[in-house]
Amino acid sequence: MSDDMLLHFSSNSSNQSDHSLPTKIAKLEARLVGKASSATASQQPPLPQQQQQQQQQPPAWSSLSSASKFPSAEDLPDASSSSDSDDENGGEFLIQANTLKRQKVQKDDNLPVFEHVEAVAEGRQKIVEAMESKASSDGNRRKQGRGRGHSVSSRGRGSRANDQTRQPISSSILSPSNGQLENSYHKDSRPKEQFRTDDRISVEEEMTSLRAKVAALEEDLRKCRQEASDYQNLCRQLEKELKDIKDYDQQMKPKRTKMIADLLIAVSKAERQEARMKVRQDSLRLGNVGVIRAGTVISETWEDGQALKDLNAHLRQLLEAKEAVERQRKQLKKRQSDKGDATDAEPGAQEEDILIQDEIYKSRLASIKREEESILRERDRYELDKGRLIREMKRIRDEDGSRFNNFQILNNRYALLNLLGKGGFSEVYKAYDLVEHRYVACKLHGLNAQWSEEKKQSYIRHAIREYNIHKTLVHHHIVRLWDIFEIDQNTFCTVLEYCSGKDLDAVLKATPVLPEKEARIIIVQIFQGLVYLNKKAQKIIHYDLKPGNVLFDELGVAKVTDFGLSKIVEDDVGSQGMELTSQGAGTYWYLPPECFELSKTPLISSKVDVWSAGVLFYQMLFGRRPFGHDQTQERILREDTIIKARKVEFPSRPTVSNEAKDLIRRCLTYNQSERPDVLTIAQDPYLTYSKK
Ligand SMILES: Nc1ncnc2c1ncn2[C@@H]1O[C@H](COP(=O)(O)OP(=O)(O)OP(=O)(O)O)[C@@H](O)[C@H]1O
Repeated sequence: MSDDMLLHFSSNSSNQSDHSLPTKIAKLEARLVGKASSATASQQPPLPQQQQQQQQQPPAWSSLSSASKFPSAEDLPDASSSSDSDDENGGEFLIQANTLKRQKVQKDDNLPVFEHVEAVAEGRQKIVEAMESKASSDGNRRKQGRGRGHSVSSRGRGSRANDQTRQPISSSILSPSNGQLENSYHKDSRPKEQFRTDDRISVEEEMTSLRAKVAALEEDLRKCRQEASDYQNLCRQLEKELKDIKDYDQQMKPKRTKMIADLLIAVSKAERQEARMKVRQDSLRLGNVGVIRAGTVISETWEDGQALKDLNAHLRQLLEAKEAVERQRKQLKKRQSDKGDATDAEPGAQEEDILIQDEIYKSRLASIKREEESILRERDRYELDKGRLIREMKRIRDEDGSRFNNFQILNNRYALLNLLGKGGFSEVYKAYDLVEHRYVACKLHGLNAQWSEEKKQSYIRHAIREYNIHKTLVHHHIVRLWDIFEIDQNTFCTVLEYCSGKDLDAVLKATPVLPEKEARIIIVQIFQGLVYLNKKAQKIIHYDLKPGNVLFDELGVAKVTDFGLSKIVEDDVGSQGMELTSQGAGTYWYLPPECFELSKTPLISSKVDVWSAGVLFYQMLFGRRPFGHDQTQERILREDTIIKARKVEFPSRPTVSNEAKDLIRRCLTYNQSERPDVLTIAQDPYLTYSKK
């Protein structure tokens, strides 16, 4: 590892000449194999074999990447042959210097040995003196450099400084171009020694620094390894902790689920108690269900509460007061006419008295009328409260009689809470999904045990069909269907999105007339749901749009539900629509005339839903249905009420915009072929909110 790092370091250290290195290498290699530039070659005498061998030795740069990273001082090439000057000439010079050195050696061979030694010693002495003073100033400079935070060993600056120091000397001694080389070499070989010393010092310094760096890096590496191992340990520890937590979580899951269920049950029990207490309190004020017996027949009857009795007593009092005032007024009028016949002394004064008295009676009558109106409004409110109380009483009674009222957890998942209501063949419970952690509505479909097996199977088929249609519907204005499962042989459950608001039926029972703005936004949402149903690959006719099938979530968003009667429009259906196979089903106030066609099997389309939506909108605006409002289902059928519903009439009050009336007229177009379908009517400007 440290070798690699050293390699990395040495290669970094020569970064300065990286860009010229390949060129240098190429040139050096060319020269080594005898392809030196002709100019240089022509100046060179042929090399003896020993020199050639020396030239074939690896060049200085190769030591940077060779296996031997720390050459010993003896191994180091001499200054002239190891020049690492950055420029190209330096590269050429490297070879030339070698060549020349060898020429000198050859020449020196001819001198007597002692002369040569003396000359060399003398020359050396001179150069050593010169170099000593230079080296000391260099050393100072280096120290200063170090003091400034520069790395001496760095091949970047440190080596460049060395090169700069070295180059003038070596080139002045060695350069063949100045013609002094031979002389200086002969005269004095001391500079060469000095160079060696100087280089050795520099290289040693560099090596010391490198060793220090290597040591520091190795220390860093050791620390990193230590840290890595610490992290690995920590990781293992955290993994173990995570596993423990997961195991614990798994262990605790049933306990936690039970705890949530217990809390929900406790809240629901409190809600049940509260609901019953409220019913008892309201009963005192609003009335109660009594039992009357007629022979063996026991039937229930409504007994009005104190509030209505008080209101009625108040009304009676007002009536009596009104009658009394009117009597007095009659007498006054009689006196007035009697006085008119008599000849009195002050007729003007008496006449004024009578007029004032009459004004007093009139004012009293007006105030009695106002009070009467207020009491009548209170009586209407009473009727609404009474209706709500009766529904709540029924709900409580259904809840008490339900076999699912003891907070079961169905399918290991749905904690049943309180009963929301009961339909024809189903009970709907508010429930909590212990897996998804959200409230849901569980619709429990009970098959009547008395039914034949065939009827049961037909009911189940019907429910599965409804489920298959409903489960594919994902839209903001359609109640989601989440799940279906069997509870026992005679019961199964569908799980629906829970809508905590009232349904539209309850809303209209509490406030039969809605302001047009509110009614409009509700019908717009219903149409958005219908448009979705008609843009699917397989269009769907809801067929049972009525106030009870429009629910509101906690934010007041309207959602269409109950796809029990819905029809999938087959691809091959003609423009007139598909055959209605379930004639007689549905709620007659909301169905169009074609559904009552008896002479032939009716063809139906999304226009059925357009009609129903028109009836709904009318009812929200005017507080009553447009056709057969006061009639029972049976009477509507018997009297052909809807078949005769050719034209819609609007009451004079409340005031409703012409745009709203036009939309209703379009929806309630008698002739099916002229009535717009869902996608067409949805383009009506009244149903869009975008600014034009
Ligand atoms: N998803 C739901 N969220 C909240 N309440 C619901 C949900 N579905 C139904 N309910 C309520 O449960 C009650 C019974 O619903 P259900 O659909 O069974 O009754 P219905 O429509 O009156 O009967 P039927 O289906 O026989 O026509 C209603 O008061 C309804 O508002």
